[in-house]
Amino acid sequence: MPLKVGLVGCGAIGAEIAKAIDSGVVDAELIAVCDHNPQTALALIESLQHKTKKADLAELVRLSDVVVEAASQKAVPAVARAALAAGKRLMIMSVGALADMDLFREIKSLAKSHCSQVYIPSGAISGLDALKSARAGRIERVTLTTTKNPSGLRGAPYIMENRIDLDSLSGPTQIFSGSAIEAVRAFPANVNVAATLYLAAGEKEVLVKVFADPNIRVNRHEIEVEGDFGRFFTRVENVPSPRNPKTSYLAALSAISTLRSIVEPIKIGT
Ligand SMILES: NC(=O)C1=CN([C@@H]2O[C@H](COP(=O)(O)OP(=O)(O)OC[C@H]3O[C@@H](n4cnc5c(N)ncnc54)[C@H](O)[C@@H]3O)[C@@H](O)[C@H]2O)C=CC1
Ligand SMILES: O=C([O-])CC(=O)C(=O)O
Repeated sequence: MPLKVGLVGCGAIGAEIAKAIDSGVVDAELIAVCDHNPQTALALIESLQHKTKKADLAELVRLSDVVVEAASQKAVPAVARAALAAGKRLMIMSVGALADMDLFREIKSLAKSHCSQVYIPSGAISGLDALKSARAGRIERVTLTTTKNPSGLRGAPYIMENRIDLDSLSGPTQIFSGSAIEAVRAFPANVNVAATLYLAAGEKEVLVKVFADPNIRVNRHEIEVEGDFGRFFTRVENVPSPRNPKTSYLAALSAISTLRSIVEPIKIGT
């Protein structure tokens, strides 16, 4: 029996996951989809060879083995509670929601008490393998420096609240510096990866810097970690999703890869 996947959120990431299942890249069945916007869900279903159904959250959870959240930080509490209380496995893309430590602990406890599991893909960054290994020893410092084109940052709460004029920039400009928790609130659709780093490092504070650069065409994430193991530095220059410039294509690929790892008998890497 193939793994039954229910998809919440049919945007840039959701559509790539659906396409990967539809084309057999992931050996699973897309059992149902839902989206705030019914037209978005219907358009996705229409684009697939193997038709699936549009469902509400309750029905989607009932039909699924794994519920994939690819919607928004705001969607996470309801999706996580519904999926885990029903004993279903859960993948979370809007990881920034888990910077709310009360919610994180609730999700962890629900997963444990219902013998379920929560998957948090690497998303748009590299280096989580080494960070997880480093965590077995002492980690001294974690820094994330994210640079995006203004088109990928527009509309973020931090930009609006501070009335930052992105159009006036002529070169790379630091527009934010703060903790992971502050960063995911300030840029909920840009630096979910900060929360992923924070959790992978064992709730170790992450210094997050966000740059806007009108001349950059990639979403760049640079990570520096120092600890007992030594030091590592990674840089990913991500192709932005054509559908959503805030989101990197690699984030969708990481969700697809995580789904594959659930069904593959051999697991590679930490
Ligand atoms: N972990 C990571 O590395 C990354 C995480 N993300 C996050 O993943 C999520 C999905 O990203 P994208 O596909 O690029 O976003 P998107 O904006 O292209 O698509 C999201 C879709 O979810 C729908 N939606 C929003 N709230 C919903 C709800 N409560 N219930 C049902 N549907 C809902 C929207 O109508 C939209 O169609 C976002 O929260 C984004 O910030 C994005 C990139 C990287
Ligand atoms: O896709 C990216 O470059 C990262 C991103 O938006 C996020 O972590 O929210």
